[in-house]
Amino acid sequence: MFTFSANLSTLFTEVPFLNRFAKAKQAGFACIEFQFPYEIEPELIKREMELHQLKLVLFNFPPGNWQKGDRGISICADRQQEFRDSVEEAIRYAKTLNCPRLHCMAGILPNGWEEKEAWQVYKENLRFAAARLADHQITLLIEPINRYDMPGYLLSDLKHAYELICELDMPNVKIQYDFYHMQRIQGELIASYQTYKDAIGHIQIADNPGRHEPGTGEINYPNIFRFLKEIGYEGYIGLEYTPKESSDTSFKWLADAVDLARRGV
Ligand SMILES: O=C(O)C(=O)[C@H](O)CO
Ligand SMILES: [Mg+2]
Repeated sequence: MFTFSANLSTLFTEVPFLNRFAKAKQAGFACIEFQFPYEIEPELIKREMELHQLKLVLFNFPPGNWQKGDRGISICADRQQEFRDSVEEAIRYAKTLNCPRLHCMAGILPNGWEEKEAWQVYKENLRFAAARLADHQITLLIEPINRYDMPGYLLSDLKHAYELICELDMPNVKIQYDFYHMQRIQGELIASYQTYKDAIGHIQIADNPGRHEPGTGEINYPNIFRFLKEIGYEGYIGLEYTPKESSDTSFKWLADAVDLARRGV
């Protein structure tokens, strides 16, 4: 049976980051994930995790300068040392926080840059990162992201992600399958999940439009949870959504989902 993890970068944003751990615990979660923890020293995060007995399942590499428009730097030929330093920084956090998965964002292809060269650099950087993460038994994740939200993002195709993983041929590189992005990129959610399921290492969810909680949009999540239960998915499902009204009122769908999965219908 799968486990839901609360994404503390998108949930409980009513309170400061370090206060979100208590909120997640109160809402009944045992597992959490977040995007970028780097403004806070890992020891402070660890203290909150221990205090509330929370397990961390995922976070991201540093993405470069987000305010200036970076959405990952792993495709940038002129920033390879910065990328390597970012891998070490992510490992420092992951070791302190005992986190087994890290997501490496690709990046936005700058105007005028050769796409072919960017893929080459991306591949080289992923190879480096996967080897470093393997030293610590950490899985490296890559996630296709839709170009409506992130115009120019290099990795926006599931098949490309899969081909890249096959080419790298390193057992600790997997796909982060975000149902929200996959809906916006191509649809065919269940069929494409089924096709690539052996290469998938983490799931995230949100509904479309709006990227709010399941039940607010067009994605049939009860059906998806039923499917994941049927195929025996035993990993995590990250709730990477922005609550439509408030975090506390955004979990109504969750009781039904858990009940559905338990009943096995
Ligand atoms: O945007 C997403 O879906 C992600 O999972 C990344 O972590 C980027 O924030
Ligand atoms: Mg995601």
